[in-house]
Amino acid sequence: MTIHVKNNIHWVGQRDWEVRDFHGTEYKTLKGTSYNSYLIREGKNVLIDTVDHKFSREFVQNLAAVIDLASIDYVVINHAEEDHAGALSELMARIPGTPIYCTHNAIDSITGHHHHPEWNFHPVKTGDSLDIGNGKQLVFIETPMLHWPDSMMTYMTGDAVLFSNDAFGQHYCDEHLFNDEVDQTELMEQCQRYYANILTPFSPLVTAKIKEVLGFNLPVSMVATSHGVVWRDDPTQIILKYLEWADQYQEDRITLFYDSMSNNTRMMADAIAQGIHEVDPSVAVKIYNVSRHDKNEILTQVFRSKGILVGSSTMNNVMMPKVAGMLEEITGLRFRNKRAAAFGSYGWTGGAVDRIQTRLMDAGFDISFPLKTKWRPDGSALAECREHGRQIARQWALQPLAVPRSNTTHATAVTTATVIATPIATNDAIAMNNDRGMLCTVCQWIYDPALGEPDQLVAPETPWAAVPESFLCPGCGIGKEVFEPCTVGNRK
Ligand SMILES: Cc1cc2nc3c(=O)[nH]c(=O)nc-3n(C[C@H](O)[C@H](O)[C@H](O)COP(=O)(O)O)c2cc1C
Repeated sequence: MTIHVKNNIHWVGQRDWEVRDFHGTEYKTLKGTSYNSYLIREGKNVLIDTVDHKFSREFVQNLAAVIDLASIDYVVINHAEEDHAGALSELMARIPGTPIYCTHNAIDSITGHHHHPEWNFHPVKTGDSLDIGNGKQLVFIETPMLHWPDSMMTYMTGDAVLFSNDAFGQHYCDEHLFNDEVDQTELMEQCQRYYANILTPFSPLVTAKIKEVLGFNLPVSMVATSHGVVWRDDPTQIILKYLEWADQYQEDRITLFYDSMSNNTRMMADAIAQGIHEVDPSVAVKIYNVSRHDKNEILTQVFRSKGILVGSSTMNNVMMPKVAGMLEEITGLRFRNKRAAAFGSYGWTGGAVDRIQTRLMDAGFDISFPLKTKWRPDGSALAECREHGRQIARQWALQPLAVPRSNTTHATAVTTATVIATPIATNDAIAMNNDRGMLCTVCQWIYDPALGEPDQLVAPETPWAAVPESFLCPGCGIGKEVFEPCTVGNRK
């Protein structure tokens, strides 16, 4: 089956109505997804991306029904993940010598998955082009870490189609291919869910890359993604949305999530939310039990919120495990410019609330005062919870964060296994210490002035300010702009 996209471009992908889990079980694809592959038939025949590995046989059979496989001149792989390049082994078994155009990094990841180093790879860099006849060219644009080191986009001149791969996509399945043909509310919900859960950590790169691409002044008539719809009606709308979402996005919204063994912490959550609503009826407030609710929906709500309240009772001196898991996810997503506070019920010594506060601080949130209640809250404890909600509402409404975090020297405490953490008590201490280490917000590599970086010819004791602007992160190859001060100084 094929769908006509534009002129000599056809969709030859695969719909997947029934998939419900992605990246293991990390991402719930409640609306299914599609794997978009495109066949261009100009002077040269070009295949852009393939489909998920589980559809390899159907994909190659369908493709062979459309075109003599031997007449495919070039294969372009924008990204090596198995949902896009998964059918390569099946395809290349039929056309082994066909040139594969991809980034230099993709040779590593394609070979790492398919184990065919003998394939005819042609590595490309940003600005490289490939003549496909009839006066048209494919121009390649590397997009490292959006969302793998190997990622790139391909732009087709003449037709002005941007094959954007994962960027601007969404896990959404519909018999229609184009954005103007589907339910707009569903579509934008899935776009936002996709951005919040997958792209948030890379927001600084999203902004920089979009500005770079816009700087080329290329006309864009369509954005042909690798999941979900092809944007043909006002295709720049999704590009502008990405710029908005990448800019420390938030709405007038507060999200509470918690876990609870016997509903005591839940009673607190309800009362706190009532207090918030009393003071500020215009703020959107939503409550989620992490044990019962779709995790990706909660993370999307966190993405949309100006602040979050995280609750857990104490169990064996620590917080409940699902709350800990959520905090780990939130740390990885590197939200910025948001407030947070912990709450929870306990029986004797407690412990969960303090741990949550620390974890929220480590995750880069601006912390407000916590609230603890002993055992099941009675009338006066519930009144205290409502008053807590009122105070939170007042503080978060009247005292917006003055300066976006990305513009301050306020560091994020890093707790990955590869670094040795040095706790820092106050923002002032962080400011004084900000030459100690610099964290790559994309791949977590740490620049430690004490060690320098011999590979990059930066001598030990070189402060970050003196590191050349041409410095590239050895972890992901991206420049100084994605580094933030961090509270650690030693790389193992
Ligand atoms: C298995 C279990 C372990 C607990 N461990 C602790 C603990 O280490 N420290 C503490 O202060 N309370 C502890 N408690 C008491 C609970 O924190 C307390 O009952 C709380 O009110 C429960 O709130 P919830 O209904 O929101 O879960 C424990 C309770 C249970 C059932």
